Amino acid sequence: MHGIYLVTDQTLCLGRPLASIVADAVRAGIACVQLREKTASTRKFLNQALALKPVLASAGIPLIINDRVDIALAAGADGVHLGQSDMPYDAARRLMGSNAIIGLSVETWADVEAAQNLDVAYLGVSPVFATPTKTDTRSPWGLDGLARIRAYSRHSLVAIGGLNAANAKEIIRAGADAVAVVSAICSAEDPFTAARNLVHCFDSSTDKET
Ligand SMILES: Cc1ncc(COP(=O)(O)OP(=O)(O)O)c(N)n1
Ligand SMILES: Cc1ncsc1CCOP(=O)(O)O
Ligand SMILES: [Mg+2]
Repeated sequence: MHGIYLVTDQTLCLGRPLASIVADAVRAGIACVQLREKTASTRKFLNQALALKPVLASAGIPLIINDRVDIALAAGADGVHLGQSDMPYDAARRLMGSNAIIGLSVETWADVEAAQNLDVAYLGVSPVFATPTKTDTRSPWGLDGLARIRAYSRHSLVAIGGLNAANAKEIIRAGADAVAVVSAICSAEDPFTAARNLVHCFDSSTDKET
């Protein structure tokens, strides 16, 4: 996983349709979309996934479903993002198959160590900074925690929590392979420009390293 990773939240889209925010972000060059619907009904969640799938597939961008393996399978999504209280990795892998993208949140050092034996596509370093978007979290990792995970883990790292164009560069410098955002795009006055700024930040930071 590499680039800007949009995690959606319909409730933070300021009344705008989720599909238009995702379309803007895709046009701006983001790398991945996670459909995260914590309050929607199963049917609404599935319909959102089915609506996004062809748009993302034609842009070559993977669709990841948060929490729900059943929705991921029903929608033909590319993968699922699992937290430490969600379906265990092994069960999700059996259901989703060997080609599915499975991401896993790490909230503690024990989670990071346990993930070393799992064939996950990436670790969601969660949260890097405290954020009002998700308050039921463990202590933030901070930049030092992110750097410590980078030094130890064999996995690709997706940083999440309180990230935006102002701090994306230091996040990448600390070792993130991808920068995941909710409010920085979903709640932006102009989601296209916000996403494009994040993509530019990411591209210019990674250019400097090569
Ligand atoms: C990329 C990414 N990283 C972490 C999370 C958080 O997942 P989880 O801990 O399961 O919390 P919820 O998102 O389900 O509230 C994530 N969604 N995406
Ligand atoms: C889903 C999630 N997981 C850890 S923090 C978070 C929310 C991040 O939201 P924001 O980018 O608005 O801080
Ligand atoms: Mg979860």
